[in-house]
Amino acid sequence: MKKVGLVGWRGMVGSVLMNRMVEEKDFDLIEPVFFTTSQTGKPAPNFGKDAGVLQDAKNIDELKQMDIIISCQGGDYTKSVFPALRQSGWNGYWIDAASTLRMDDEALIILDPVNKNVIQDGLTKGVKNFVGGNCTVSLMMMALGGLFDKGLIDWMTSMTYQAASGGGAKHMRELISGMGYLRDSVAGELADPASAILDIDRKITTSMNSEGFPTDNFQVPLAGSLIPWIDSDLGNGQSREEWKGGAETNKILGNDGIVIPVEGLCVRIGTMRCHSQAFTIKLKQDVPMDEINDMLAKHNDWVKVVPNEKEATMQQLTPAVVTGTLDVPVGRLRKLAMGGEYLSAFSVGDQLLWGAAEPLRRMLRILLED
Ligand SMILES: NC(=O)C1=CN([C@@H]2O[C@H](COP(=O)(O)OP(=O)(O)OC[C@H]3O[C@@H](n4cnc5c(N)ncnc54)[C@H](OP(=O)(O)O)[C@@H]3O)[C@@H](O)[C@H]2O)C=CC1
Ligand SMILES: N[C@@H](CC(=O)OP(=O)(O)O)C(=O)O
Repeated sequence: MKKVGLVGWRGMVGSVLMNRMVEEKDFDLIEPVFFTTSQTGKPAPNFGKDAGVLQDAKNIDELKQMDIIISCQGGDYTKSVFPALRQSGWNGYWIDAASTLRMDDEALIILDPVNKNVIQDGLTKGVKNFVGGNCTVSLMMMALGGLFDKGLIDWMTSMTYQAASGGGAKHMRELISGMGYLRDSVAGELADPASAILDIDRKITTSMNSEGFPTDNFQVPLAGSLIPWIDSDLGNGQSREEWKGGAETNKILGNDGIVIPVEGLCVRIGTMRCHSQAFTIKLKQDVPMDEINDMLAKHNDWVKVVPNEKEATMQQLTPAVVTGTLDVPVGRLRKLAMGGEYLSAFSVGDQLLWGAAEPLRRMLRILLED
């Protein structure tokens, strides 16, 4: 049985990964070794298998014993440990949720329902480093895989509506605290049906911009507002999150450089853990809608084509219904007024599942089956 080191297992992404590994009985197939940066020597968690005590995640000699390491610990950890581990001569498989190594020539971005061929080719060539993609990119490709697969996309834009979870657990707490703060500031008026809505609105705006409103993590209010910038400023008008759209999509497909331009605007909104995206897609040719629906629906087991009708859209294409599931619904599909080659689409997906944990778990299974 392969020795699999698990780093970051108790964080938010790591916990989602552990849940999925239990659901899919992955622990039956491995000898798990749990690592920590803060609790060395304490009892390891038991996910149906005794794993002794927690090991020091900074100890290269301990890490070197592993056949495979999965890290959900974050980019700083990868930066500090991964180079030293490889320099020590370790030749095992490294599977990582952090973005640090994504564009590295010696790493592949993993999303096997979309790029199993690139992964298999990489394994044959001896690639050992496998990194999960950015959440919006992975969810976009799960939704539109059928069009990528058929080589139909000339270029596309993705306008995102990204959940608080993308920032981490503290950001999710801050969103809820902000919601509560706003509600509490007008509790009296809400209880009185005769109160004037513009008075409520004025009080809400004052509360949102007051000193007491929680903004430690997002820096500015999110509840009742939105933030049209995610990740760092690249200095050319583009955010790093937006840059990932083009760079990662093409790398996932195994393209050399930006063969398919993917552009857009990334926006943080007040949802918990589902990212949504509105797409404008320029097709290479005018393909009939029924063929497009068919290609999308048949691409993978998780994408669900939602009819472009009001009731179906409201029932099936929202974070409220998708959260906590592996489903990736795609809807609002129609040709735009610009012409038959211009397609609109809208998709929703859980950014902690397909956006983070699930591609790592599936990569582990590919390695175990190899
Ligand atoms: N959040 C997201 O949407 C995505 C995140 N990622 C990547 O995954 C990395 C980890 O993200 P995320 O899971 O959100 O990070 P978390 O902050 O939830 O967890 C990271 C680590 O913090 C330590 N920790 C300290 N206190 C606690 C506590 N009270 N509960 C749980 N863990 C605690 C744990 O390490 P220890 O046990 O060693 O103390 C844990 O492994 C990110 O840095 C990013 O690189 C990738 C895709 C999406
Ligand atoms: N940046 C994403 C979350 C994330 O962790 O992305 P990446 O894995 O590319 O750093 C968001 O804020 O929604």
